[in-house]
Amino acid sequence: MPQPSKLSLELAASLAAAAAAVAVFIKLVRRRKSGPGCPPPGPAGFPIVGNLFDLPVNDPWRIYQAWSAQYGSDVVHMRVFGTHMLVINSAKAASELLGRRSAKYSDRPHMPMIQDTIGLSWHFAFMPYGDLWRQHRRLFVQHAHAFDNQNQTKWTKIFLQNLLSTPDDFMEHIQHLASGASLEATFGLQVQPSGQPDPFIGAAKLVVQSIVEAGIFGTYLVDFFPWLRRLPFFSFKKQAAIWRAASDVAAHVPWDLTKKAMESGDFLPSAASVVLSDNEADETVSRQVMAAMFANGSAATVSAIATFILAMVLYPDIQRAAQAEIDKVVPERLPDLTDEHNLPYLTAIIREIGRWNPVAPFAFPHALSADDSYNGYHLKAGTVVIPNSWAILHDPTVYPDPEKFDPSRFLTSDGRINTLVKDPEAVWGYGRRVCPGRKVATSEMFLALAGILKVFDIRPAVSEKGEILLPAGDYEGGLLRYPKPFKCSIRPRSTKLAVLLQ
Ligand code: HEM
Repeated sequence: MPQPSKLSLELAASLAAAAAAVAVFIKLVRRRKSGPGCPPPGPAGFPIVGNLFDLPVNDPWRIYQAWSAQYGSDVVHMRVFGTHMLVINSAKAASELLGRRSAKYSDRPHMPMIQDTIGLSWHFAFMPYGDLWRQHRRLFVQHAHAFDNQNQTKWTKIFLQNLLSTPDDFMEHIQHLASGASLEATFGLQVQPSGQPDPFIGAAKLVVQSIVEAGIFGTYLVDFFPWLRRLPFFSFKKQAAIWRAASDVAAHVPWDLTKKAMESGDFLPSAASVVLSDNEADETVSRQVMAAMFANGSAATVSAIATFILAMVLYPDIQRAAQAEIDKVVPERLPDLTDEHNLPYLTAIIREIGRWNPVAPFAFPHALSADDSYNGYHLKAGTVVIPNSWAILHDPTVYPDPEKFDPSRFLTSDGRINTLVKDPEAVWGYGRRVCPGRKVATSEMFLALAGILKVFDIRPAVSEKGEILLPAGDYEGGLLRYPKPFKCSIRPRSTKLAVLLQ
């Protein structure tokens, strides 16, 4: 065997010494100061880029939750290219910071991709906290009652009829329900029948897709370096141009059509028609608020209803228990909103859907508008605040066995809503930014779920060979999550019940 030369031994020793020096250097520069007066703990970063390489790509909510255990703090801190980021991992910290101190935590970070490149700055969900946002939100709240009982009952029936005719297209029918109800309530306009191309649904889906993909702060480097968007060769511009066109359609076309219809005297009453009749209303603000109402009305409920169908495939006993409750309370007709308080099991299912697979695991990003401190840690004005709703809703000390879909966790042993178990309010976001469409969404979900359970059985799909095909239960998306496409069988429980849909 050849002996190593003196030169190669010296070279190996020098390389080992250099590697050790680099390791010591990295350890030194990555050491974080911690303790009172410092930012909360978190992973050590590198010079200049900070924690860029720590930003998790897959299921970041799980990783941030694990960091809390690792660093022994319910809030964790990162810094990326000088931008401070705070992740809130507990209900206690969320209630203290986003709730009690909401005057400081209701701002949104500047997100150049969403606000400037895609052009969604007209949408008050992305506006900085201030008078303009307040004006938009007030107008939304004043007119959200356009999603009234008549609107929601009508669209639920259309939805159930669509399910009866082409059950395999259930995802399209859910989108059609949400967008159809929303377009009519907001603008008095009608979508095409489910399954046919529709310009409004098309635009709403693209706007929602842009929010899904670009809504988590830091997904695009341009969030840290706004000047990047001025460079011609960045690939994100091509996709952003498609989203921007959809955002323009949503922000102008339905409003202009409603205006024209009103001028001709042939229009359906809607939130927009009421605002348009008010001579005092600011036209730009009104147009933008109506567009936000339509766009958001087309978004999160779609995911929640799809999650319900997924849960019913995976948990047949829960489906049967819910059907038994409905059959007992409403034997001969479709359930309506007056039945809600008599159907605690269904109420528990709605709560559990939001908790089990929250549509918005990080809510929307908030921003801190003035210096603050928490548990002795210093928090700098301008910090991007990420509420980890997923971690809050999967806290095993509040919701034991959190990965399991189990509506009975919200019930007493005699079947009533257990007021001692925390209502999973984190589903709806926080403080002054809490979802203003919560009531609309809850009643839309109640009607859709109750109607499905009354008329249909949801079962796993069966392959040509007779094998049962259980969905994996995977999700896709970013700021908003949707179940990945899955197959199932949706069939009427009986011909007698199908007649209820005529
Ligand atoms: C299951 C359905 C829904 C869920 C889970 C949901 C959840 C949320 C969440 C988590 C936020 C962010 C709150 C925060 O920043 O802390 C939000 C904001 C918002 N939601 Fe919803 N939402 C739903 C349905 C709706 C519907 C149907 C509408 C409209 C009709 C709507 C309109 C809005 C608007 C306009 C905002 C922005 C509020 C602001 O920034 O001031 N949402 N929603």
